[in-house]
Amino acid sequence: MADPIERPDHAFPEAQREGLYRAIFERRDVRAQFRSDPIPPEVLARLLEAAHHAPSVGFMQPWDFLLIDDRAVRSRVHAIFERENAKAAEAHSGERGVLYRRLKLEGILESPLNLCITCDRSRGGEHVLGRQSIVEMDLFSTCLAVQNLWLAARAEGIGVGWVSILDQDELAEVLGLPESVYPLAYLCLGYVDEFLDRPELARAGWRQRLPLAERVHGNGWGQAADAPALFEALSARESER
Ligand SMILES: Cc1cc2c(cc1C)N(C[C@H](O)[C@H](O)[C@H](O)COP(=O)(O)O)c1[nH]c(=O)[nH]c(=O)c1N2
Repeated sequence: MADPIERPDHAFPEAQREGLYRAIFERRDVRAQFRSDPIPPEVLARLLEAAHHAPSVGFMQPWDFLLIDDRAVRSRVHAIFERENAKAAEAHSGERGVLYRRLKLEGILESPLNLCITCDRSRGGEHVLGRQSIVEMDLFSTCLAVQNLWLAARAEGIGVGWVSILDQDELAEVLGLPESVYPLAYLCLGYVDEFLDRPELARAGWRQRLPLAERVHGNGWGQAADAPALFEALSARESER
């Protein structure tokens, strides 16, 4: 095997790399502590542009961005959340049920802006390059747009919360979506008082981050990977966090 490259030609300078990883590790799902300050148009433009530069199957770019600041529309979406969340809560009994009901799982009315990122399943026609065998590739592409926006927002000091406790048909109706358009991500955006150092669900004792080394396999599911140096590096990184 060739020696590892010390400084790859096209790597970003260290400070820029650090910035990117910082956005990745310090991004949080935000549901509370939104400030009411509006997001300036030029900042929102940067976030949308970041989303629009996501990779997409066959360069399909199946997304659209619905900016929802109208109180009446948001109240209707919030009512959908309340109904769906009451149903979801019933799935958990005992202590788990008590904990579930304590969790804050949306910021629809408190955040200054709601944004629905949709996926037009018909964009690009019937034969989108790379989507012939796996038709869900348009949905996966749109998720990448969401993640781009989420990371860019963190770098801008803007919190984003994804609300999925919603009936998608009712949501599509409230937003007047055409038949082929799927409401993929309903997001709450705004400046925040703080970004938590750990996921809210971890802090609340709902679920913890899984040890990464246990999730790395060899040449087949459940097979040990013959990569001692990788595992050493993983455990060194894990103990740093
Ligand atoms: C597709 C999808 C859907 C949802 C979420 C995320 C994603 C990716 N998350 C946020 C989720 O709970 C959170 O990402 C994890 O708990 C990890 O926390 P951080 O995002 O690292 O803060 C989320 N959170 C919430 O409070 N209500 C929700 O309905 C949802 N729905």
